Amino acid sequence: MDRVIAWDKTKIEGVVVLPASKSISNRALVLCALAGCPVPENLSDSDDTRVLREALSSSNRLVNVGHAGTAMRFLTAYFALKGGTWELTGSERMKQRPVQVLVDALRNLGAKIAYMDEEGYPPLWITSAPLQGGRSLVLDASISSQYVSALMMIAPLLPGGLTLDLEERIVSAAYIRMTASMMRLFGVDVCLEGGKIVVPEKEYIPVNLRVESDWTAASYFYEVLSIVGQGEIFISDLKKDSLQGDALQYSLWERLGVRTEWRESDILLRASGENTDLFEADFTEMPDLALTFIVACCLKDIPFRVRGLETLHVKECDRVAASICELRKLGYELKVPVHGELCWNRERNALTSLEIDTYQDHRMVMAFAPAGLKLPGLVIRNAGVVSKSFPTFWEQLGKLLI
Ligand SMILES: O=C(O)C1=C[C@@H](OP(=O)(O)O)[C@@H](O)[C@H](O)C1
Ligand SMILES: C=C(OP(=O)(O)O)C(=O)O
Repeated sequence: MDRVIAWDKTKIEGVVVLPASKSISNRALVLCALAGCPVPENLSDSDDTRVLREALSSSNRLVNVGHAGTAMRFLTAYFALKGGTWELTGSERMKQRPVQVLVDALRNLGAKIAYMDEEGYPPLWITSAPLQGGRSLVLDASISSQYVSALMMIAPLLPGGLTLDLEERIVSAAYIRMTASMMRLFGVDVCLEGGKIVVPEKEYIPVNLRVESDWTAASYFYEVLSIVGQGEIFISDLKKDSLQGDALQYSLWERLGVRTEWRESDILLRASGENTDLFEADFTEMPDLALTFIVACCLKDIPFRVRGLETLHVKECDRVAASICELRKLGYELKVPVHGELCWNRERNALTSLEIDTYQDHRMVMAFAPAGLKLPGLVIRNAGVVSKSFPTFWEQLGKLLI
């Protein structure tokens, strides 16, 4: 399904309801399964959460997680701990997303995991073997924090717990902190100090949890207001005091013309008209927001230099290559000054196409959709893939455009 965006006004006003956080939902599902408690309230209705929920109660040994990275990584550790025989697979793209660091760590603990196709990548064949704890593992933390979170969540159930020493550049650390905070809610006192994580042996305690709204999903409405430059958007049920690292995005948007007013449990975004001359930011802690800011800067004609994009190559698509290619269609020439960075110095060429390919990537769809407010007639290809994290994205965006 393609979507054509048509809008010819100058000011945006409206109310948005966000989905529940998929990152919190997926941690909560694993922790509830390990604690033996019912699924939490306000669970995300995203594909990624649905596949994980089904897999956790599956009696079928073939489990296909589709495009869900967290489900793939969390289940690898969960099935290794649980025992039994499992074939864990995913979409074609999932088979190109690395898991070696996690598989090596679990094998070190005694797990029996075999690659069914290419070494280092799903699909995986997991068979029963007792896991040993009381160890200290050194882990390369430069590819994905999901390996670390996956190991942390099973760690209290290993005899003697587990210590992890994170090596190399630590990426997406905010998600590691989210895992630690949620484990603490479930009664396990995780110690995080620099690159060292100590998880004691401990039974999880059952908890009644309500999942927060998704701060990453909020970014697309900040982007809408930033690009339009006039109006206000009310977002219900979103708090500053959040488990999600992406909550900190509000301060970056202040440089792109959007101010956040905090209400008790909602927020109001107001266009401020105050824009920076050059946008610079490091997305190592908030990788999922990079595309949103890159598209916003181009459409606002604000030059930028952004860092911390190394892991974007192994997301649902290669988001660096994809954004360069699709923004070039719209006439924006982006450059890669060094690996992990992208910049735009306002170099423009003629627009060659209004059709945006989205590479089966929900964030490509949602980050490019707001561009249609400046470029009427913009076509977003394969727009339905938003269901990975935000099934009602088009409905919520549509409410702002009438
Ligand atoms: O743990 C999580 O919930 C996530 C961690 C991040 O992945 P990486 O750690 O692979 O960067 C993020 O991009 C992903 O959307 C969700
Ligand atoms: C990278 C993402 O998800 P995952 O790694 O869980 O597939 C994302 O939602 O942008």
